[in-house]
Amino acid sequence: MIRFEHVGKDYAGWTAIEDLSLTVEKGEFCVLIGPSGSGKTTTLKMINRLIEHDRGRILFEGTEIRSFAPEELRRRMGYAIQSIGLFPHWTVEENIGAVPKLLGWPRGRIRDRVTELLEMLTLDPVRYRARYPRHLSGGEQQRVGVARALAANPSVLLMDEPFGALDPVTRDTLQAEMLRIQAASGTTVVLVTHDIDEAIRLASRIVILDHGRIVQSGSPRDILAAPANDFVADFLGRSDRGLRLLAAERVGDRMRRGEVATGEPLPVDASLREALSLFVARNVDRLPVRDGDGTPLGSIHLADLVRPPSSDAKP
Ligand SMILES: Nc1ncnc2c1ncn2[C@@H]1O[C@H](COP(=O)(O)OP(=O)(O)OP(=O)(O)O)[C@@H](O)[C@H]1O
Repeated sequence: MIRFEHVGKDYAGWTAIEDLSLTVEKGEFCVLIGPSGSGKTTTLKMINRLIEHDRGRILFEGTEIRSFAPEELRRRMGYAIQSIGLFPHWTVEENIGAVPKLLGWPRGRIRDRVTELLEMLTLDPVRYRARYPRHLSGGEQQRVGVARALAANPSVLLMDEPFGALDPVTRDTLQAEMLRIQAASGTTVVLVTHDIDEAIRLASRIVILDHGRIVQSGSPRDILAAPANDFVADFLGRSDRGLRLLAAERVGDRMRRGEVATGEPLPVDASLREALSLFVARNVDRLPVRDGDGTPLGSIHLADLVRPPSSDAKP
């Protein structure tokens, strides 16, 4: 879907990105993470030509991105940023409908899509569609920014700290919503964050950058289980690495299918970290597991958290 081949970028003779090669497959949720100044935003913005690369090639669906007009690339790639960038003199509806309008969608279809997106992002369409950005809280503006990026069903979504300014509860809700939207739509996402826990929760693949180079790339679990070097181990937080490994796995990966246990059940898609928290909070060593409809599926034992995953225990 997106392929970087030996890409380089200099700012005034200083190399910000050095020989970066990376392939983001269709449907992947790729999270770029690294210290401040490591080149995350530059890498992201090179994809939609907000920043032009100096060396190497970047391909979008097999075609060099320089063959596309920048406007065409930006219409096909949703883009959401922390500072939001909503048009201040346009209503919420006009902001969200900007790209569909450019694409010539009929007015009724745009209206329906705006309603659908506002509902998806838990903003009441009746209350919000005619408001101007200055009449929204920061978190509401961020949600409208995400809705705008999703509006025309882009095949690629580029996101630069889109949940950065949100309180933890709203951030948690939006992260869950993002995962749901991405799983349902198969959109390819490239997201920049500073937050390692956000990366572990969202990514199918984490790419760790340092000084404009990729230091490690892999699934959250693989990176946490085997950091490539001391820099990565420090970055993952040495003392929290075990807890983060638990956060990277689902209860469904470890549960004992069909076994009965008593108590308030745990959802099958909860993380093992959430399970650990419940074991401790309830002072128990086994918990029942249910699916999204509440149907009992089995149980999980405290000891299962340190058992290697078995191949036949998928939900
Ligand atoms: N327009 C520019 N002119 C000169 N230097 C730049 C420019 N844009 C970025 N840089 C430099 O390039 C490096 C990479 O910047 P970039 O914004 O990609 O990093 P980042 O990893 O996204 O950082 P942060 O996490 O702080 O947002 C930084 O050292 C930055 O100062």
